[in-house]
Amino acid sequence: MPNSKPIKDYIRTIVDFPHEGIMFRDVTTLFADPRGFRMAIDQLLHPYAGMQIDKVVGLEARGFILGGAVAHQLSVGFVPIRKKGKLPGAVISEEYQLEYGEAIVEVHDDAIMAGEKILVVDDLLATGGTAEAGIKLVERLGGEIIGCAFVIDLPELGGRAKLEALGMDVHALCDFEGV
Ligand SMILES: O=P(O)(O)OC[C@H]1O[C@H](OP(=O)(O)OP(=O)(O)O)[C@H](O)[C@@H]1O
Ligand SMILES: Nc1ncnc2[nH]cnc12
Repeated sequence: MPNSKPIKDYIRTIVDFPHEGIMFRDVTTLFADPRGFRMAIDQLLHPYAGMQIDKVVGLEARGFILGGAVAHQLSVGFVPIRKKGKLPGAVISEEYQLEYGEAIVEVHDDAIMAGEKILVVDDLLATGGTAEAGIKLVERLGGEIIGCAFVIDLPELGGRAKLEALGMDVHALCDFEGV
Protein backbone atom coordinates (compact mmCIF):
# COMPACT_ATOMS: atom_id res chain seq x y z
CA MET A 1 0.00 0.00 0.00
CA PRO A 2 1.47 3.43 -0.90
CA ASN A 3 2.47 5.68 1.96
CA SER A 4 0.89 9.10 1.50
CA LYS A 5 1.89 10.52 4.90
CA PRO A 6 4.63 13.13 4.48
CA ILE A 7 7.86 12.92 6.51
CA LYS A 8 6.95 16.07 8.43
CA ASP A 9 3.88 14.39 9.90
CA TYR A 10 6.02 11.72 11.58
CA ILE A 11 8.02 14.35 13.52
CA ARG A 12 6.81 15.30 16.98
CA THR A 13 7.23 18.80 18.44
CA ILE A 14 7.99 19.14 22.15
CA VAL A 15 7.39 22.67 23.38
CA ASP A 16 9.96 24.31 25.75
CA PHE A 17 12.60 21.54 25.45
CA PRO A 18 15.43 21.74 26.40
CA HIS A 19 14.78 25.44 27.24
CA GLU A 20 11.75 27.68 27.42
CA GLY A 21 10.97 29.08 23.98
CA ILE A 22 12.45 26.16 22.00
CA MET A 23 10.14 24.04 19.84
CA PHE A 24 12.09 20.78 19.85
CA ARG A 25 11.62 18.82 16.63
CA ASP A 26 11.76 15.22 17.83
CA VAL A 27 12.68 12.66 15.18
CA THR A 28 12.39 9.65 17.53
CA THR A 29 8.76 9.31 16.40
CA LEU A 30 9.95 9.16 12.78
CA PHE A 31 12.65 6.61 13.63
CA ALA A 32 10.16 4.43 15.54
CA ASP A 33 7.82 4.09 12.58
CA PRO A 34 8.92 1.46 10.03
CA ARG A 35 7.37 3.23 7.06
CA GLY A 36 8.51 6.66 8.17
CA PHE A 37 12.09 5.54 8.83
CA ARG A 38 12.44 3.74 5.50
CA MET A 39 10.91 6.68 3.64
CA ALA A 40 13.34 9.08 5.34
CA ILE A 41 16.36 6.96 4.34
CA ASP A 42 15.09 6.60 0.77
CA GLN A 43 14.44 10.36 0.49
CA LEU A 44 17.81 11.29 1.99
CA LEU A 45 19.48 9.24 -0.75
CA HIS A 46 17.25 10.24 -3.65
CA PRO A 47 19.26 13.24 -4.98
CA TYR A 48 22.47 11.20 -5.02
CA ALA A 49 21.20 8.26 -7.09
CA GLY A 50 23.86 7.19 -9.57
CA MET A 51 26.57 9.33 -7.96
CA GLN A 52 29.74 7.87 -6.50
CA ILE A 53 29.77 8.04 -2.70
CA ASP A 54 32.65 6.34 -0.89
CA LYS A 55 31.65 7.01 2.73
CA VAL A 56 28.83 8.45 4.80
CA VAL A 57 29.72 10.79 7.66
CA GLY A 58 27.17 11.10 10.49
CA LEU A 59 27.04 13.88 13.09
CA GLU A 60 26.44 12.90 16.73
CA ALA A 61 23.98 11.75 17.85
CA ARG A 62 20.93 11.36 15.61
CA GLY A 63 23.11 11.58 12.52
CA PHE A 64 24.52 8.19 13.56
CA ILE A 65 21.10 6.53 13.29
CA LEU A 66 20.33 8.07 9.91
CA GLY A 67 23.86 7.93 8.54
CA GLY A 68 24.30 4.28 9.53
CA ALA A 69 21.15 3.30 7.66
CA VAL A 70 22.12 5.42 4.63
CA ALA A 71 25.60 3.84 4.54
CA HIS A 72 24.09 0.36 4.78
CA GLN A 73 21.75 1.13 1.90
CA LEU A 74 24.70 2.31 -0.22
CA SER A 75 26.95 -0.56 0.93
CA VAL A 76 29.65 1.93 1.92
CA GLY A 77 31.46 2.66 5.18
CA PHE A 78 30.22 4.95 7.94
CA VAL A 79 32.36 7.53 9.80
CA PRO A 80 31.17 9.14 13.06
CA ILE A 81 31.91 12.76 13.94
CA ARG A 82 31.71 12.89 17.72
CA LYS A 83 31.71 15.42 20.52
CA LYS A 84 35.15 15.95 22.09
CA GLY A 85 36.69 13.11 24.06
CA LYS A 86 34.55 10.21 22.80
CA LEU A 87 36.70 8.73 20.03
CA PRO A 88 39.49 6.37 21.16
CA GLY A 89 42.07 6.87 18.39
CA ALA A 90 44.07 9.86 17.16
CA VAL A 91 41.70 12.67 16.17
CA ILE A 92 41.54 16.07 14.54
CA SER A 93 39.19 18.66 16.12
CA GLU A 94 37.09 21.67 15.19
CA GLU A 95 35.50 24.19 17.54
CA TYR A 96 32.11 25.72 16.78
CA GLN A 97 29.66 28.16 18.36
CA LEU A 98 26.63 27.07 20.35
CA GLU A 99 23.82 29.36 21.47
CA TYR A 100 25.88 29.91 24.64
CA GLY A 101 29.59 29.12 24.45
CA GLU A 102 31.48 26.72 22.23
CA ALA A 103 31.68 23.00 21.53
CA ILE A 104 34.26 20.78 19.84
CA VAL A 105 33.73 17.90 17.43
CA GLU A 106 36.29 15.32 16.40
CA VAL A 107 36.96 12.64 13.79
CA HIS A 108 39.58 9.90 13.68
CA ASP A 109 42.48 11.20 11.60
CA ASP A 110 42.58 8.00 9.50
CA ALA A 111 38.80 7.72 8.91
CA ILE A 112 38.78 9.36 5.47
CA MET A 113 41.34 9.06 2.67
CA ALA A 114 42.23 12.01 0.43
CA GLY A 115 39.91 12.13 -2.56
CA GLU A 116 37.12 10.02 -1.04
CA LYS A 117 33.63 11.22 -1.92
CA ILE A 118 31.59 11.91 1.21
CA LEU A 119 27.91 12.34 2.03
CA VAL A 120 27.33 14.18 5.35
CA VAL A 121 24.12 13.23 7.20
CA ASP A 122 22.35 14.67 10.27
CA ASP A 123 18.78 14.92 11.53
CA LEU A 124 18.48 18.68 11.71
CA LEU A 125 20.06 21.86 10.32
CA ALA A 126 19.65 24.89 12.61
CA THR A 127 22.47 27.49 12.68
CA GLY A 128 24.68 25.15 10.66
CA GLY A 129 27.51 25.39 13.20
CA THR A 130 27.68 21.63 13.80
CA ALA A 131 27.58 20.79 10.10
CA GLU A 132 30.16 23.47 9.24
CA ALA A 133 32.56 22.01 11.81
CA GLY A 134 31.95 18.53 10.38
CA ILE A 135 32.56 19.78 6.84
CA LYS A 136 35.86 21.33 7.91
CA LEU A 137 36.98 18.05 9.48
CA VAL A 138 36.14 16.08 6.33
CA GLU A 139 37.90 18.61 4.11
CA ARG A 140 41.01 18.70 6.34
CA LEU A 141 41.33 14.95 5.75
CA GLY A 142 41.06 15.52 1.99
CA GLY A 143 37.49 14.25 1.59
CA GLU A 144 35.36 15.70 -1.19
CA ILE A 145 31.83 16.45 0.04
CA ILE A 146 29.17 15.43 -2.47
CA GLY A 147 26.29 16.68 -0.35
CA CYS A 148 24.91 17.42 3.11
CA ALA A 149 21.56 15.70 3.78
CA PHE A 150 19.20 16.49 6.67
CA VAL A 151 15.69 15.42 7.60
CA ILE A 152 14.79 18.88 8.94
CA ASP A 153 15.83 22.43 8.04
CA LEU A 154 15.00 25.35 10.32
CA PRO A 155 15.41 28.08 7.65
CA GLU A 156 15.08 31.00 10.05
CA LEU A 157 18.32 29.97 11.74
CA GLY A 158 20.34 30.36 8.54
CA GLY A 159 22.14 27.02 8.39
CA ARG A 160 21.34 26.33 4.75
CA ALA A 161 22.64 29.74 3.70
CA LYS A 162 25.82 29.19 5.74
CA LEU A 163 26.53 25.80 4.16
CA GLU A 164 25.64 26.96 0.64
CA ALA A 165 28.07 29.87 1.08
CA LEU A 166 30.73 27.19 1.67
CA GLY A 167 29.80 25.70 -1.70
CA MET A 168 27.82 22.80 -0.25
CA ASP A 169 24.86 21.07 -1.87
CA VAL A 170 22.22 21.04 0.91
CA HIS A 171 19.29 18.64 0.85
CA ALA A 172 16.52 18.66 3.51
CA LEU A 173 13.33 16.59 3.57
CA CYS A 174 11.17 19.20 5.34
CA ASP A 175 11.21 22.66 6.91
CA PHE A 176 9.81 23.92 10.19
CA GLU A 177 9.18 27.57 10.99
CA GLY A 178 10.59 29.03 14.20
CA VAL A 179 13.37 27.80 16.50
O1 LIG B 1 22.82 23.59 13.10
P1 LIG B 1 23.18 23.65 14.56
O2 LIG B 1 22.76 24.95 15.19
O3 LIG B 1 24.61 23.33 14.80
O4 LIG B 1 22.28 22.57 15.30
C1 LIG B 1 22.02 21.30 14.77
C2 LIG B 1 22.57 20.22 15.65
O5 LIG B 1 21.92 20.28 16.93
C3 LIG B 1 21.39 19.00 17.24
O6 LIG B 1 22.35 18.20 17.88
P2 LIG B 1 22.84 18.51 19.35
O7 LIG B 1 23.99 19.50 19.31
O8 LIG B 1 21.65 18.86 20.19
O9 LIG B 1 23.52 17.14 19.81
P3 LIG B 1 22.92 15.69 20.11
O10 LIG B 1 22.39 15.17 18.78
O11 LIG B 1 24.14 14.94 20.55
O12 LIG B 1 21.85 15.82 21.15
C4 LIG B 1 21.08 18.41 15.88
O13 LIG B 1 20.96 17.00 15.95
C5 LIG B 1 22.24 18.86 15.04
O14 LIG B 1 23.36 17.97 15.13
N1 LIG C 1 14.42 23.11 17.43
C1 LIG C 1 15.26 22.07 17.49
N2 LIG C 1 14.77 20.83 17.58
C2 LIG C 1 15.60 19.76 17.63
N3 LIG C 1 16.94 19.86 17.62
C3 LIG C 1 17.47 21.09 17.52
N4 LIG C 1 18.75 21.51 17.45
C4 LIG C 1 18.75 22.85 17.36
N5 LIG C 1 17.49 23.33 17.36
C5 LIG C 1 16.67 22.25 17.46
